[in-house]
Amino acid sequence: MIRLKIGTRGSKLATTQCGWVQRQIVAALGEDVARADEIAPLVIISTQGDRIQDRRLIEAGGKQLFTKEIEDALLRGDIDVAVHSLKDMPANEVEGLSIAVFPVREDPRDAFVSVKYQSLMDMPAGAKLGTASLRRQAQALNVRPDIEVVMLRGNVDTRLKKLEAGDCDAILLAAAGLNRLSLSHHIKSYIDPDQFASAPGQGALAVQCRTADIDQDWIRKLHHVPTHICISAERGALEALEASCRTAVGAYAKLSDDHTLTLFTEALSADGTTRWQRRAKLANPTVESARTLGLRLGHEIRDEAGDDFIQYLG
Ligand SMILES: NCc1[nH]cc(CCC(=O)O)c1CC(=O)O
Repeated sequence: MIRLKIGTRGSKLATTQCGWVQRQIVAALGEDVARADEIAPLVIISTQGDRIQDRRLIEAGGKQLFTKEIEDALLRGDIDVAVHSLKDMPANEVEGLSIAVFPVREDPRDAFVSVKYQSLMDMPAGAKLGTASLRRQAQALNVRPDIEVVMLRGNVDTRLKKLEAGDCDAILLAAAGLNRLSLSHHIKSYIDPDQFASAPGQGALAVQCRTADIDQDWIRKLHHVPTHICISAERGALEALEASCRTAVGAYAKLSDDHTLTLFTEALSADGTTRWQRRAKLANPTVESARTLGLRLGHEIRDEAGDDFIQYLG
């Protein structure tokens, strides 16, 4: 009865968003969604990134730490489909595998979560903001150099527990993750992505399969072209900036009703004092022209930042 096996990381967020994709795949296959676990079972795969707690090792290992074991399982045929948070995927693609589907994107913004405060600007001097993201650290320090940024790792639940235990006064999290976990009541306010670009691909999922299997009906049904265009622009910038876990790089694209793409991308020094930004619009974009725009803006930032870029971000 099994039609395909879906691989995912084991965190609550990963299995929740994979379950969302699973139900859509089963419906697109014309099968009964109530029997989703029989027709398209989830296979939990532990990645190195899930096991390593040391930030230095994560930085050294790069982003494929969260995807490699899952991609290997796909190549071996142990699973047929993999669901990833696009934000956690490296810019370069793996030989033999393709991203088959970009489902419709969740909220791409960062959310401000705190027990005591309403927003970053509401925090008193010296208050502690918990994050493990260099981009969030740099953006917060850019407007609030007087707050203290403390390292806060772990999955969404762990970070909320640490906040409630008083390890810090506020945290920044992807709104998408909180929404998917039905935890959006914790959100006090949102960071405006037109002012502080969110992570490339934030809020978007990538459904990956073997390149040989890409021509299937359910794939065509789930694919969301406007999402694909926006994330192509963002990931073009990411690619040009050679961003990694060690870099403070943001890229945010949106598509208006009249089909104009707006892209905002930025890189920051870790302390938030230096900031390179580019903005551009493109009428009637395609996936390819959106990517080209992202690459161009990313290269412009690299050229402008010059040696500083290497020093801060290389
Ligand atoms: N790096 C962890 C990660 N990967 C994807 C999400 C959230 C969901 C998304 O961006 O799609 C998160 C948590 C966070 O940044 O708060």
